[in-house]
Amino acid sequence: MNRPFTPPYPPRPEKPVATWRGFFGERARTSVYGWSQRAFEIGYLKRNILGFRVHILLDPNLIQHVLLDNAANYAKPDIVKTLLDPIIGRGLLTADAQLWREQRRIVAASFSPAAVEAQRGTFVEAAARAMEGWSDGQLLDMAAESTRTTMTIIALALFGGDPRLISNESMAQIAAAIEGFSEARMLALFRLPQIPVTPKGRAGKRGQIYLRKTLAEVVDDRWHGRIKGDFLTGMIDALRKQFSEQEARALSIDNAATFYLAGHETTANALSWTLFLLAAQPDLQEELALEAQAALSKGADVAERVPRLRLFLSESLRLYPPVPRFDRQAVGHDKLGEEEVEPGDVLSIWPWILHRHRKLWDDPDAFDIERFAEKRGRHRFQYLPFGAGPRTCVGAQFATTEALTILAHWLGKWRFVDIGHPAEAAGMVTLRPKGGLPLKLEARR
Ligand code: HEM
Repeated sequence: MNRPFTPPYPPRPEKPVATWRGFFGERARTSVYGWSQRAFEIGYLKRNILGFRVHILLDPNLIQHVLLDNAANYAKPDIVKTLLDPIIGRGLLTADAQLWREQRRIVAASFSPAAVEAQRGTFVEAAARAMEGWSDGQLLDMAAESTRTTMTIIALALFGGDPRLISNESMAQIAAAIEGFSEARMLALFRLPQIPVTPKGRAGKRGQIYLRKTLAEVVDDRWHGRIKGDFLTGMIDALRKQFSEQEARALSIDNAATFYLAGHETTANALSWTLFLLAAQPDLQEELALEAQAALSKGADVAERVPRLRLFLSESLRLYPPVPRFDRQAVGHDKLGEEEVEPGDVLSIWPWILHRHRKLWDDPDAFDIERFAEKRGRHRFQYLPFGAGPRTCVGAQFATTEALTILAHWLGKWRFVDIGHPAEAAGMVTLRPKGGLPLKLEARR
């Protein structure tokens, strides 16, 4: 039998890594660096970070308690709101309690299975548009291709194909805004005003301002009836019925930004990591290309006809969860096993660690396409690429169908060849391949 492929991962020192090291080097720029081996073996860790008491939950039962059983006691943390406020304000991702419930109710129908079904044509169109520019033997940054494609899809599916949201300028500004997060996080941790000092931080701020301005224009065109009939106009109408005009306009821009960003960056990263893993395992790639070709010859619902590719995607989301961590903050007192939780404490959930935990998975760092073939023996809260509980990702099914459709179309026509570029994880909020993902393309005949 062939040895399983184990992609390289950040170094894991034997001893716990001191908290202060989180402020320097790679650990300050990429959230998945600086974890000791121990973190992948125990169920719970407590840290005190500049006065923030952080409970790191690595046991699925504790996670279930926070995300589901006592979810009402756990809100989105203030520090996350401070970080994200300049971009997505109080939209669905960052709102809590009643404001969250009302917004979730408004968007729910747009992400129902039937609504996702209705978007299949959009997924196919965007996948095909990308391939129009490719040529045999070309070296291409597939991370950028993935981003352009998912950006096109979100613009077509939710914003009537608005060209302002599919431009290279938007792509560059979003990349800058995301790059600026590590500095913004430091400022928030030290409780300093969000005034960036480094060139990266300043470029990030400019990116945020550009995005907000563009999305305000996109909203205003719909607000004044100049553009009709897309997801955003539906959302604006629903918000206007529920809130004052001023509040409704602010929430419209917040949600336009939320869905534009949450709706494409994560899926782009999922595609990138999956393409990296396909290029690294050429035999498996050939098998999945045959499956894709057979599915494509049978009709439109290609995502339902690629079961092996679906397993591959699940395993890819395990090894490289595009959202490697997410957090909550306790509203009231609670108990987690033996541990007391006080109001204001932060509860940190790490798909990155959980998905590679020694106690939960066999050979956790190795890629194994068969791992998800059987559900038996897995805790519902040990695999969380889309979160879980009431705040689970509203776009999970959209993203899965989208990713499978794109991958099947691309794989059916092209072979993705590894050129030896090391795929290192980067990113503070989402997990991207550092420096992009250059691969060689070969046309399949
Ligand atoms: C592979 C792609 C995706 C991944 C890995 C992902 C991951 C996640 C995760 C982990 C959460 C929960 C965060 C938490 O509990 O704090 C979340 C929430 C959310 N996601 Fe996604 N997401 C993806 C695609 C999408 C898409 C395509 C959309 C929209 C079109 C979307 C919109 C949202 C929104 C609005 C929320 C907040 C939901 C709420 O709080 O009610 N996501 N996502």
